[in-house]
Amino acid sequence: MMNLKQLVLASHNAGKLKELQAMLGDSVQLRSIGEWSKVEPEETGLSFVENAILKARNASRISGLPALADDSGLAVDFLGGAPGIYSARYADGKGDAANNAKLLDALKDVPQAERGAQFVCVLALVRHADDPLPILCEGLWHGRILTAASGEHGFGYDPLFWVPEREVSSAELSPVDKNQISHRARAMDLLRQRLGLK
Ligand SMILES: O=c1nc[nH]c2c1ncn2[C@H]1C[C@H](O)[C@@H](COP(=O)(O)OP(=O)(O)OP(=O)(O)O)O1
Ligand SMILES: [Mg+2]
Repeated sequence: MMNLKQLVLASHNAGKLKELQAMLGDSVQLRSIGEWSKVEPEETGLSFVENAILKARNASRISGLPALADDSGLAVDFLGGAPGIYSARYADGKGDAANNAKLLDALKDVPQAERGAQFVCVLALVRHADDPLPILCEGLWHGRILTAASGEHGFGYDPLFWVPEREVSSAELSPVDKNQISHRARAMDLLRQRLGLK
């Protein structure tokens, strides 16, 4: 088994780091790849899995350590699964607020019943840069796209994501609550099982 006390998170997203570290607890310290490099690899894959592996390999190559990557996004039913793997780039790299505005606009006048969506998270763990057998775990979270932003917690599309089981937006959930039920929480649950951490 690899030394998990030194695990690099192949992400430049501070929201992911916070959530994943909280889920892992004190036994594993996640260090952001940002400590080594500010350059983000181009996400050229056609799937969450490919992009997660690509990011994990890149971070492991740069750091020389085992690396965990999270590739995630929002798949909206009415948009045929878009923005999906392109969620972070939906508004051409202008950031979360622009992404959310573009999504609201794309769903303008779309009725409640047709606003279904799911958050997707794929976690990839490589022991070294050329690892031939990355560990892959996925999680989905079903909800609906709101007609206006609500809530201050979380990041990304959280203010637009209605969580039916709690009747709030995911940005209205406390971090502790989001980390128990989110797509990322489900994927991390599987990863912890695979690693024998639970
Ligand atoms: O829990 C979430 N709550 C709200 N929004 C979320 C969540 N999880 C993913 N998302 C959105 C953010 C971003 O628009 C895209 C991920 O894109 P993705 O490329 O995986 O991450 P990123 O570029 O932000 O950081 P990095 O690639 O360095 O890990 O999906
Ligand atoms: Mg990205």
